[in-house]
Amino acid sequence: MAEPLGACPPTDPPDRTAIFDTIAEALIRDGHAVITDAVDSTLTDALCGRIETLSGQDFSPAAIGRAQDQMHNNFVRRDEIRWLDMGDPGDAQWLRWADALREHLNRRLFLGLFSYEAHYAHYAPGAFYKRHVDAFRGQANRILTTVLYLNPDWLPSDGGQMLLYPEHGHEPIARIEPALGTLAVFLSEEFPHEVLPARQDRYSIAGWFRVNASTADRVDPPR
Ligand SMILES: O=C(O)CCC(=O)C(=O)O
Ligand SMILES: [Fe+2]
Repeated sequence: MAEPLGACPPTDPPDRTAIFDTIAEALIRDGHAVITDAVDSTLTDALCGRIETLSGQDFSPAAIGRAQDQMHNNFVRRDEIRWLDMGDPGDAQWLRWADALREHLNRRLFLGLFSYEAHYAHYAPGAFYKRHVDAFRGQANRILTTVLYLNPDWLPSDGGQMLLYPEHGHEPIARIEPALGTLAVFLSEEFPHEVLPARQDRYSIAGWFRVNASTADRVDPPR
């Protein structure tokens, strides 16, 4: 069941272009970026408000795998999700922000990012997501992962950190607190990651930029 979030405290409005540049530079340098206060409080307020209007029934248990290969595996992940939809004004604000980032990264890095799909995720106390990668090499689908965290007043003792690993290593290269307004962006194929068990209700929006993998006889499904 999704618990209400409470009010989100205001954060300073950052300059969006400067944030996009910081993300682009970190991606070139490291393949990943972690930005605290990546979005202004108007946007986090809208997204937190949207989550408050969603009830437990609006979320579904998350699956692993894609399309017809999807399955539920309680040992791998225990979050519940809801896909964002352009038809909702709150969801649309985040989808537009992500689209502006997509255009910026395409201009600066020539990534050819074509589309973006995103879901809210709720990790109830005790929920986790074991080490995984979001895309497999050669399948040309998910290129860049984004995770925006929506938890006011999150404490390290609340758990729920995201650990980012090097492709073949077991020592984390980043440990990310899921605090309100923090955004993680990383190359989907290259960085295994996991979500440690949360001790409070933990909310986020996970999203993926994709290239267009459609061919004449196969339309690339959006998720
Ligand atoms: O919420 C996070 O920190 C990461 C979520 C994740 O890895 C995923 O949904 O694939
Ligand atoms: Fe992931």
